Amino acid sequence: MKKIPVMEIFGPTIQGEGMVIGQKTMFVRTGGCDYRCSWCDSAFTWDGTGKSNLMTAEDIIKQLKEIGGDRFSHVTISGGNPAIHQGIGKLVSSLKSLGIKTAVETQGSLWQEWMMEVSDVTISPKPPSSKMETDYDKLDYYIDRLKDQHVSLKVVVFNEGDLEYAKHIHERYPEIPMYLQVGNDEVESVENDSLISHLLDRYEWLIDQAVASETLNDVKVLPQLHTLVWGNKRGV
Ligand SMILES: C[S@@+](CC[C@H](N)C(=O)[O-])C[C@H]1O[C@@H](n2cnc3c(N)ncnc32)[C@H](O)[C@@H]1O
Ligand SMILES: Nc1nc2[nH]cc(C(=O)O)c2c(=O)[nH]1
Ligand code: SF4
Ligand SMILES: [Mg+2]
Repeated sequence: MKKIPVMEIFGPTIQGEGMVIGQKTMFVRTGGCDYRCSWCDSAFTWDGTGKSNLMTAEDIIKQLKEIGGDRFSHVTISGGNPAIHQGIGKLVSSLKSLGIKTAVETQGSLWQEWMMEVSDVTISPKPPSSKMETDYDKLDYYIDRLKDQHVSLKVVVFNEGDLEYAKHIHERYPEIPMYLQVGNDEVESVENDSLISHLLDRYEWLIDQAVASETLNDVKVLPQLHTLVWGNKRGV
């Protein structure tokens, strides 16, 4: 059986972002990413500072049950980029056969057939502030394969350049539900009060931008809810 490098398994908690925000869920965070976003809030998954365990789908399900007991019916797979790992297909199909729904968070740069079996797919292409380049051939393919599934686009916005990018993405894929997410530019902060007040200011700025735009009419504007509740704490 193909093994998957797992950085952390935690929950139940709530999905703090995007299309199923508020959903009670477990998290499986895989190691490794083909990107290096300048502001990545999970850089420990790829910069060598974190430690992973190689696990089979069976091992992961066992640990999900050890931690979450019978208190979950939804599992979110994030990373890093989970789409690096072929072995996640077995995890998704095994969870499905147990009646447990899955979600995945990916930037849409690498395709895996198992994406088709995931209940909620969030694709988060990266704006200019990340310093990453979007491969539109790859992204077009993703959207084309997933357009009839429960899929969404989520662009993190830090500045005006990112907002222009978000508009461009929304215009290119008008049928796909579009989310704008507040960028956290203080991922190292442990001062929760000042962090939260800063992120709420950034949220207000992002709302103002969407409200003023004629392109961004059918969008949802969200903060990272988990950061407003727990700050930059890991494993929540
Ligand atoms: C850590 S990434 C892992 C999944 C995948 N690599 C991706 O980027 O979509 C999970 C989500 O967090 C978002 N994210 C990462 N760093 C962030 C930050 N500093 N502020 C806001 N969102 C961030 C990403 O855009 C993505 O939507
Ligand atoms: N509660 C909570 N919601 C999240 N949504 C996306 C997350 C991620 O890091 O991928 C995340 C996370 O780490 N925690
Ligand atoms: S793609 Fe996701 S995990 Fe990879 S560096 Fe960017 S935000 Fe971090
Ligand atoms: Mg996160």
